[in-house]
Amino acid sequence: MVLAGCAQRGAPPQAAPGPAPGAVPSAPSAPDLVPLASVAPSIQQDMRYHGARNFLGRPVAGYAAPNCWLSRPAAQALRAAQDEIAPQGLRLKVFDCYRPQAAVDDFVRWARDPADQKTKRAYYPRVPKDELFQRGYIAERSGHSRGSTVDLTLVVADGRRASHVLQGPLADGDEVDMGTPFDLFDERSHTDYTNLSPDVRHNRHWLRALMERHGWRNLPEDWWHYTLQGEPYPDRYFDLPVR
Ligand SMILES: C[C@@H](N)C(=O)N[C@H](C)C(=O)O
Ligand SMILES: [Zn+2]
Repeated sequence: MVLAGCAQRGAPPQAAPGPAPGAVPSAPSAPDLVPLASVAPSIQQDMRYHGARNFLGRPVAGYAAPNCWLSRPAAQALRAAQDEIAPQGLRLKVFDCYRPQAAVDDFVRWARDPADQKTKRAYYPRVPKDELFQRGYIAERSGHSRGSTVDLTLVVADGRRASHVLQGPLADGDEVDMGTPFDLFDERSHTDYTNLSPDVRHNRHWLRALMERHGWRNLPEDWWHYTLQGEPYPDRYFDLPVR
């Protein structure tokens, strides 16, 4: 597993050998996660939990580097989506990928501290902090920790070409208008929320259709959150740091 030990960005994954027939059961093997940059270098990475531009307002535990790691099939499925949209003047941008359990535990500790409300206005203006988990905006057992879930949006590479498939302002280099920022924990971020402009609804549904064509399933509470169907580690929650 590439995240363990002396993993380097772009290093090939180290698949652990399977047990010999009749062998005594041993600890579960490490996951085969790969750096997205080695599979799909044109996908932008803005790894929010490595820095302070996130709902905790500080770096999150477990993110030692600002890198996206995913299971190999997830990285390849994302690459396929990127390859489809490149001729349309669009790029994917990921905000989070594999998330160690230590980071999830950091989210839980943060949510249990009512004194810390410094990011409320920007990230959860209408939801009490202690309800973010029960309302489905954050998970105590997150698909991200299984290595095949991503948070992402679309970025305009060429507004003229992008205008054939998307709607609203499409300035080169900008994120496509999805109606809310990433990680706004609010009803307005529900993918199918109806009280949004037709442009935003079109863009969200276009992103979802794109992702579904490449095997991803959206979380209805978060327009940006997608999990690969048929993910390779459906029952495992990993806790190796992001390097
Ligand atoms: C925290 C947010 N970006 C997210 O990923 N939420 C889902 C529900 C999760 O934590 O798995
Ligand atoms: Zn997510």
